[in-house]
Amino acid sequence: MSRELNHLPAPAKINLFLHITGRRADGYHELQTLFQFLDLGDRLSFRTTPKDSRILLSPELPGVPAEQNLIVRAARLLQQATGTRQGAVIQLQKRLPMGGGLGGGSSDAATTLIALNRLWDTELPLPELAALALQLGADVPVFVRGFAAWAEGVGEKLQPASPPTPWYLLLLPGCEVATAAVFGHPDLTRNSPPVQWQDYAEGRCGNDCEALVRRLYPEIERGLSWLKGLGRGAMSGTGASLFCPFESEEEAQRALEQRPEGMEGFVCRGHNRSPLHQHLQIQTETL
Ligand SMILES: C[C@](O)(CO)[C@H](O)COP(=O)(O)OP(=O)(O)OC[C@H]1O[C@@H](n2ccc(N)nc2=O)[C@H](O)[C@@H]1O
Ligand SMILES: Nc1ncnc2c1ncn2[C@@H]1O[C@H](COP(=O)(O)OP(=O)(O)OP(=O)(O)O)[C@@H](O)[C@H]1O
Repeated sequence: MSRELNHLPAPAKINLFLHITGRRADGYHELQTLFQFLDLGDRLSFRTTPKDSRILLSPELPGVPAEQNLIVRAARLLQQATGTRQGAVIQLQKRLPMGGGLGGGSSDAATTLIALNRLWDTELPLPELAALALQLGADVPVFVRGFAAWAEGVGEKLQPASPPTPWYLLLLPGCEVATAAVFGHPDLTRNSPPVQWQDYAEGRCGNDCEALVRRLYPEIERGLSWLKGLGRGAMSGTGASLFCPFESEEEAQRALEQRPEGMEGFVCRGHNRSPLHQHLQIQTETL
């Protein structure tokens, strides 16, 4: 019999700081970062097809053929790993900008792994799902585990963390920044000394991609200098999305109304437990 899960959240993440501490032999970078979720994201609906193993996704994303979409790749990976012959019809409501440093594609993939693992009764435990997730991208495991985390390695070594959960103004300067291009740039800072939680708590951590991305993208420079005039404005991931914490929703809302011309913005709240895990009442590690 066909089973369904509808309107599941695929939340955004932000990197509260991002340091690059080295480069591995395979070209990937060793990071230290602090991930937090936002109550803003895509939505996904799933219906299983017990007698048809195809994975059908609609609508397709412009410029991303279905077989390259992380949702379809996540579903196929779970089929391969478990040997299930079931398929699924998946609907995507895309809200997060692509290439926005908010991990939208990664979060879609994680929601797919969690939803289909439940609907197909394949019952892989979360740590095993997180190991599969890493094959899809460095940011996917944190969305599977579902807790705000201090991350190391390429982002897969996760320690639960409880940073403050302020309101944020999220500012989107409107340009897409290719993660691979930033990580491949010769001028990127790649040798930050390792830091501890205390360094973050005392304000000594930033985003190592920031100087380079501000230089390459004038719109990001414009948005970030405006945000830094308001408070602790920062950049998420390799760019494209900017954020600034506020003590109240009203303050964030006032800032939103005065945002630089031509830029989109949202007021949202930081969460240390993923809205997906809250919605499905999935037990995450105790904080
Ligand atoms: C910058 C972050 O968003 C921080 O959360 C992530 O580390 C990026 O994670 P992601 O988008 O899932 O990245 P992936 O899809 O795995 O990698 C995209 C490209 O970025 C580069 N890359 C990514 C992650 C990493 N730790 N080192 C890298 O050098 C690689 O060239 C890779 O081909
Ligand atoms: N379901 C999906 N949603 C968005 N992008 C996808 C998806 N599947 C594949 N992609 C590809 O992944 C690229 C990066 O998209 P994504 O929205 O995850 O970027 P991001 O927010 O910068 O992620 P990160 O912060 O993890 O680097 C897109 O440009 C697109 O080509």
